[in-house]
Amino acid sequence: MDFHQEDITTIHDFCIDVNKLEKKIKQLEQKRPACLIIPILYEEVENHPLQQIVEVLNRCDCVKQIIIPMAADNKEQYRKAAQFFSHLKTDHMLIWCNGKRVQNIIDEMKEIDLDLTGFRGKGMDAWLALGVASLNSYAIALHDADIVNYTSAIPLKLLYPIVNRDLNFFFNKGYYARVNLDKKTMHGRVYRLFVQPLMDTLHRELRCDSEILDYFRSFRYTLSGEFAMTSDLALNIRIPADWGLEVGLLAEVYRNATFKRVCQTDLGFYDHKHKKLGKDRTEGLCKMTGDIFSTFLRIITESSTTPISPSLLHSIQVKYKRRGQDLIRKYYTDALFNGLNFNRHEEETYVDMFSKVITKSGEEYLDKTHDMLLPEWTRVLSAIPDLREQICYAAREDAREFNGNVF
Ligand SMILES: O=C(O)[C@H](O)COP(=O)(O)O
Repeated sequence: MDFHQEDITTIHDFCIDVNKLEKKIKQLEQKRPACLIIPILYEEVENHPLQQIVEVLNRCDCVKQIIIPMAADNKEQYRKAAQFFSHLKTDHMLIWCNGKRVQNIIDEMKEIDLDLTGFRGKGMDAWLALGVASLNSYAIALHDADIVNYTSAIPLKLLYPIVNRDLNFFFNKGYYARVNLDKKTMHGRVYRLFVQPLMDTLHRELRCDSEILDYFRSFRYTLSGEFAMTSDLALNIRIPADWGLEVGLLAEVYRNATFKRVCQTDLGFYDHKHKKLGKDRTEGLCKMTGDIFSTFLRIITESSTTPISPSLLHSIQVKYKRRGQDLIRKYYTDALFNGLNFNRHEEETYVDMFSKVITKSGEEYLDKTHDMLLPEWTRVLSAIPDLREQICYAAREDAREFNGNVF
């Protein structure tokens, strides 16, 4: 525990009273309504974490609406998910993002040169939901569906600094210790073993050439998928559609909001479902690290004068590896002191693998800088002013046709 402050404001949990947060958010519901987005994959329906999330949200009256953008393969899956969410008491909307109705809308956008047909996955689903959420809310929070130790403190702590007029932040990002106290394990493998050593390396490599790296380094958990922002900000940012979502989103916030209006909040301990490492750039955590690396390269290209070259990539790879190994020694010390299980060899294996991903993903970037960024909603709305209403209509019609419901 400390009270250290970074370039952005850090809200520590010394003795936060979540009941007080809930009361205040409720009080401001008319003037500053809040919405919660939970992107899900069909597979997550009926898994224990999502069941617990629904139970907790049924006991917490903190948001006016919950939007669940979902990827499902067929109408049986859609129906099962809709039935599952019928237990959710708060007003909610399930958006079948890869269903026929929503896909038809996306296909039609192509005709006016807004081609989003190549975008799939969490980034795209979150983008759709952010647009819909902005219709009726002042503040929007988003979190994952696989959180195993979920409590109402998560949405409340995310929304409070945005909704409360005395604080008035535009963007709030959660941070936590990814430590499972029951199992005595330390997770957050991509953050600890890839993002942190990579940011340290880039910072040294580019020296003062990129201010944005100082900003990135002031976030205590760059990769947390838990954040909240104003609707206005949500409409004005471009987010990546791949695993670069969290990093790319921070870069967009940097461009659109001053440091004074950006904060991070302590969410305590956090655990979720863990992905496998994967055997190469195309799978598991390796795919995640590759996407994150190319997002960082794009951000450097946009914000510094340093050209991305094979020699720079080589130097980043070598220095990253050394920095990763140094950090493992620090994590080991922390783990030993706290009596956590810690497999030092396995951690070294991750760093070896991630350093290979740097080479592969760097080559891909030099070969073809593909733009995985979704457009700003404001731009899209200037071309199709009722796009958000069209998506709501599609969601309602899916509910009516496949589940006999009207949202
Ligand atoms: O935040 C991370 O580092 C990645 O999401 C992987 O997390 P995990 O090691 O906790 O599974």
